[in-house]
Amino acid sequence: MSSYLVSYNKKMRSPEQAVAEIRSGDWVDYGNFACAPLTLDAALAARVHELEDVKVRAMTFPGLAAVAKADPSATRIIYNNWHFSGGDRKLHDAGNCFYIPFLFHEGPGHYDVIDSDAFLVAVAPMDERGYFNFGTSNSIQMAVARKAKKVIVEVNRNIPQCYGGFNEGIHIDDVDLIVESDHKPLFQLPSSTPSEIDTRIARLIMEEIQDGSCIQLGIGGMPNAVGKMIAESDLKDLGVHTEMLADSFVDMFEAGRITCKYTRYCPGKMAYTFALGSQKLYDFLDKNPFCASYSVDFVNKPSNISMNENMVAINNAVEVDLFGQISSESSGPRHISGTGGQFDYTFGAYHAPGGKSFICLSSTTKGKDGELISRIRPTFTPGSIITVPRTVTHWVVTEYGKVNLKGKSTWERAEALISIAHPDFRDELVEEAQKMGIWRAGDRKHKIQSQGLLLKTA
Ligand SMILES: CC(=O)SCCNC(=O)CCNC(=O)[C@H](O)C(C)(C)COP(=O)(O)OP(=O)(O)OC[C@H]1O[C@@H](n2cnc3c(N)ncnc32)[C@H](O)[C@@H]1OP(=O)(O)O
Ligand SMILES: CCCC(=O)O
Repeated sequence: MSSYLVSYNKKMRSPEQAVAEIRSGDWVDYGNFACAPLTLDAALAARVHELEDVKVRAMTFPGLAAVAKADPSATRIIYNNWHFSGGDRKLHDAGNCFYIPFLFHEGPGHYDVIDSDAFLVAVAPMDERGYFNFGTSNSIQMAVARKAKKVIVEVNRNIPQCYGGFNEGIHIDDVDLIVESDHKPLFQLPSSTPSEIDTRIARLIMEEIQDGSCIQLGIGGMPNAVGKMIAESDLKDLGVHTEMLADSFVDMFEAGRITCKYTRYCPGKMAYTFALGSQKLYDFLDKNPFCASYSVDFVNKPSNISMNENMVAINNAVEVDLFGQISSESSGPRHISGTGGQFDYTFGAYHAPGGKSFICLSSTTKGKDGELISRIRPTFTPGSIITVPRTVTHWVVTEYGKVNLKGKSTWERAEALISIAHPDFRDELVEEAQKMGIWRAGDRKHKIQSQGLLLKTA
């Protein structure tokens, strides 16, 4: 028996024995995204009545965290989160999930200054050299593991072995306790069919992508639509430098669009920090030397992103105001998701030679009573969080067109953004812009036409 197996057997515990190490007052970190520690979470939740003031930090938990469900009033276990999943959003709506603001690329560095008593994480089975692979979630995990006083892994043989890059796994010498999970299949994102609006937006972005461009796609239906369209195009030699690897990257690869031949920074590899999608994606990643996962301080660092020529970043937003500020993570004070890597890629891509960053959104959404609401707003609802400041915004795209805000004055921005608003809201937006002093002064009455730019003297 190898010395690693001897050590494995010594460190092996039941889930209940492992979480008995958690004490009242502890800060407990959870593995990120699909590698959240579901077995240990359930075991910790079962201890809710004997613990006090335990603080958990998770990131995009797949489903509803058992510790939060077990303590709906958040009095004994306080559940915090770096980036909300749909389940985290529900918990936040119910009052027992708290968001932690951060720029994703700064996440690992935050552990230089914050405490962690325990790190609970789902990992792939140990390999013959004693390494547990972090699978689909490289992210901030190595920084947490280095800081935590105890590292407890739960082994799940459905987690793919994802090659690095670096910081893609942890050695048994750095692990305190090991638990065998019940080996559930990894969480899968429901597949979405692009809407007609997604497709119109995707077409506008396709005009800006060229052979050899390096692609980042954000989370949500719209970036996925662009990925699908790229797969069906005749673009060649695309590169990949992205925070999240999603199913559409597999489609693009299988269609022969991706070679990473011209990627400057991680040549010949699809570089990413976490993956979330369907089993097709997880199978694609397993022991695939064409893919390299890196910790997020590397992949999302804006100066690294900007090393790639013709970098194209495509991300989704909730609302944009007439100043060009982007709100992508809340609606008023209702927290929806997080800043994640949106700022990192919007800033980094613009600074790449030939780089472009696109913030996409449908021009309208529907309110509770089914009424149409413009997503291009004069100002945000009080409490809405700004994810990208106006100084950093580059291109904004709706189904009515795309506008580049760089170098534009306040009135030019208002004109440009109103030109891509839904036609039913344009007059109202002009009136608001006038009141706000970001419309051209004078006695002429400006009218926005429904197609193209823009101003017509009445
Ligand atoms: C991994 C990477 O993405 S890389 C870097 C990018 N990171 C980011 O862009 C982070 C910020 N962006 C995001 O989180 C997402 O892109 C979003 C939230 C903007 C859009 O994501 P989608 O999955 O397409 O959003 P979806 O339409 O499902 O809406 C999510 C929630 O927001 C709510 N929402 C969306 N738009 C609005 C709006 N204009 N007003 C009010 N609520 C809204 C929806 O109602 C939904 O809430 P629910 O689940 O309670 O019904
Ligand atoms: C925390 C990362 C998720 C995102 O950027 O959207």
